Amino acid sequence: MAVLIIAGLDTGGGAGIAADIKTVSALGLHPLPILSAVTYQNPDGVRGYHVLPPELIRGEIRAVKDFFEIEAVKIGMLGNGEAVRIVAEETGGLLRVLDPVLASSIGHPLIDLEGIETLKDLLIPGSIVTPNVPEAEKLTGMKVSSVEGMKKAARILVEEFGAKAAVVNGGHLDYTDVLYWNGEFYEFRGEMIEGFTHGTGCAFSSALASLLAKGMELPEAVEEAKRFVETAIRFSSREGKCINPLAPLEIDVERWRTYSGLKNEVKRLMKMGELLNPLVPEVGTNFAYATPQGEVFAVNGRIVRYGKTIKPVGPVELNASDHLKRALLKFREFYPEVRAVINLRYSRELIERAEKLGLMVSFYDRREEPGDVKAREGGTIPWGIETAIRRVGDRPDVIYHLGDWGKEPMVLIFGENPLKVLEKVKGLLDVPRGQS
Ligand SMILES: Cc1ncc(CO)c(N)n1
Repeated sequence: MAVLIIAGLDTGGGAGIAADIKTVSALGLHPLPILSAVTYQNPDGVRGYHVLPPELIRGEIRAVKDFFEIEAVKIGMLGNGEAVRIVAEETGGLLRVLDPVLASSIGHPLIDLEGIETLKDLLIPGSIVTPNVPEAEKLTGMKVSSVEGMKKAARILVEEFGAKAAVVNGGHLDYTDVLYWNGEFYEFRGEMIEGFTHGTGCAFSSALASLLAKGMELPEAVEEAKRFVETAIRFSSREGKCINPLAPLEIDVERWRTYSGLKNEVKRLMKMGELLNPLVPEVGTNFAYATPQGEVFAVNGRIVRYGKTIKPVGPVELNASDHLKRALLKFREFYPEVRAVINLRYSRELIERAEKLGLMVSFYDRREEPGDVKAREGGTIPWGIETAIRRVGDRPDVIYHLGDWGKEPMVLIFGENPLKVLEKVKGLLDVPRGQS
């Protein structure tokens, strides 16, 4: 699956076509890079730029259009009206995500005035546009200083300018993104994430184009693209005086796979809400998934009972479960292939059923814990996991403990990934035939 990328070169490597190529690749698609302009810049500022000759840009696009099947296009910096015109002509009929790059993240212009007018006339119509707040202001001529203002601008971009949808990125305001699509508004809340943000607009729009290329629907694709960029910022690495918003590709891919893999299985878990409800302990359930490098994602605020069903309190995030993280990391010292775990309320029937299903079950008893363990290393949980593994001398599927003063009895179900854990949970929940 291929995504066409039309963008400028950022010599600093953080934004522009480099960020786009990394993003599309990280999401598992094939990037087709079309260079529109060369900028000479570093994170301190843009020193200048040169737009490539229009016929060269046209030639680049035609060369790949004649060979590849293109599922979506991401359009970034174009620089002038001529380039905008060519790109509008050559991308008509394709699924187009347009990042209307007007200036660098610290405000240096990256397009001339005729270019801006041509964007409005020829390229915004029919595109999914992803301006940030300053870009939305410049395009619409209105002041944007709140989520309400972002909504107004998004609506103008669709209803007056003819965009297919508009996502106004709120990084400059309160980290909420606003989508206007098919007559409806959607809000995507985010939070301040420490890190460098040069190039995040580029990464967002190419992530959005990639996810749409994969067939995801619009509101969900915006949500996922936002989380992708948040992950990229969170794991950004330092390069010289700045921090690169896109961490090295291999690491990012694993983090992204882990994050989105867990998110998918949490969603599927919710479908079993009524069956699971009685198995959620007082302290809540959590579901954790570690990257191969040992960073552990889980549901922030845990999964709790909600009426007859269950719900996650917050989103999937890094380090959102201290208990499961400690259990999982200790387990992986013995069996590194095991990367996922869920905790459920203990019941004798659950354990009996696990044994009947042929799962390997072990346990630990806090009362066996030597007095010096707590002070030594990580406390009861790692000690308990190690004790349970040594007890059976094999790889357990299930480890339980009966608790003691103030600690609720708990069952931990382990597996290589969240899907395998969920399959074990399903086996445990299965109502015998004829009874339902
Ligand atoms: C080439 C290029 N595209 C986009 C941006 C926006 O950050 C930038 N700084 N440079």
